[in-house]
Amino acid sequence: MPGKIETVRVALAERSYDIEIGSGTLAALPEFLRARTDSDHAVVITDGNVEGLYADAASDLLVGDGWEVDLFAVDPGETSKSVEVVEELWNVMLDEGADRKSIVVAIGGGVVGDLAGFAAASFARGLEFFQVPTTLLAQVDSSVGGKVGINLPGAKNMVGAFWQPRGVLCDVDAMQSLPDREYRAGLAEVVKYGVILDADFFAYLEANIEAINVRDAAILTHIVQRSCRLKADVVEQDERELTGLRASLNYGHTFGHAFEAIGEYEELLHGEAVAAGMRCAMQLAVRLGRVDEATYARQESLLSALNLLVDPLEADGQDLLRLMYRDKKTAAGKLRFILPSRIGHVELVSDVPEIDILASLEV
Ligand SMILES: NC(=O)c1ccc[n+]([C@@H]2O[C@H](COP(=O)([O-])OP(=O)(O)OC[C@H]3O[C@@H](n4cnc5c(N)ncnc54)[C@H](O)[C@@H]3O)[C@@H](O)[C@H]2O)c1
Ligand SMILES: O=C(O)C(=O)C[C@@H](O)[C@H](O)[C@H](O)COP(=O)(O)O
Ligand SMILES: [Zn+2]
Repeated sequence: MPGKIETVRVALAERSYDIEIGSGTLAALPEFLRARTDSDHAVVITDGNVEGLYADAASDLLVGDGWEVDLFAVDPGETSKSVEVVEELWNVMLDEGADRKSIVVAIGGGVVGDLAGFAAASFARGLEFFQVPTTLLAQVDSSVGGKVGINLPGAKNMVGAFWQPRGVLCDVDAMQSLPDREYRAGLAEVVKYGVILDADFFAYLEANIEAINVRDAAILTHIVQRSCRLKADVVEQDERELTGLRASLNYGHTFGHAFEAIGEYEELLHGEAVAAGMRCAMQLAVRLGRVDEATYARQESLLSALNLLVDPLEADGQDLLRLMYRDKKTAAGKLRFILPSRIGHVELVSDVPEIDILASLEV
């Protein structure tokens, strides 16, 4: 039986939607969709790991509810966020007769969500899209806010769109089957919210390490709910990252995306790269005199308690810098960094000397 369901509303005028979060919610997928669309054709996109764990059963539920369902599983992992795989999806959707009345349902982690969302945004100029995130990272971050897209070999998330889902259904029970490394990678984005927006949430994480490490369902429901609320508040005010507010969600990502790209998307998971990137960004803030050593130490200590003290990838500094210049926050050819001034508060900073950026790779 589902436990308490938390609902987070993302208020974006005609693009508004609910995120429903709880234990056992997946069983209610047909009702969740029915309440939000008139469609009866679902293109379910998943990956080879999630297919047998959750997507097959979810598709059976939909078929039982009278839906026509076409299910496609891509290879698991970041390398599926590519032009080749999205082209494959477009062709499969065409062959299966998807049209503007069809919906796309992403069941999986952030890779599936970003990829399926981009297929939904672009096929026939846009299909209704739903997210059923099954990783912690996807439940707290990637399924919310409408950034969808794919990578280019030299630049992360470089081709994409803003395409909001019509609804997001999070079942925290899915965390139980997640490999340890993937679970911890998701926690990196959770720590990010504490650092950038909410000192109380940061303290809550510090106080609940044990329960987090054993994946307690009630704690997870709260963590997912609070993370989604914090992200939704930002997205509601700056949906398309125009004012600089949404850029705060990119804390640690200028370094992190460079680590991912230099490792050809195979060395570090996104969340691991973000953890390493947050360490570098905090270090940079210390070097620039924007934050004190104690704050650096506090972030290090929480990351350590969550087994997330990830080191930056060993690579030539100039190569990393070149990759950082492809960051989407770059303005007028200049890098911009999200840097903390205290726990719970960050600023968008330009004119950072390259020498300090390079020195910050030593954490
Ligand atoms: N759009 C956004 O706003 C946004 C935000 C953050 C991250 N992202 C993107 O998200 C991606 C990372 O997402 P991710 O960390 O979820 O990775 P992922 O999608 O690769 O999933 C991680 C692994 O876990 C497996 N898996 C998924 N759910 C499972 C479950 N319940 N049990 C067992 N195995 C399961 C997957 O098959 C995969 O092997 C990156 O591409 C990143 O750029 C996007
Ligand atoms: O939603 C956002 O905005 C974020 O920045 C969230 C990030 O965690 C996420 O990794 C996002 O995909 C990065 O966006 P990008 O624009 O830097 O590619
Ligand atoms: Zn991220």
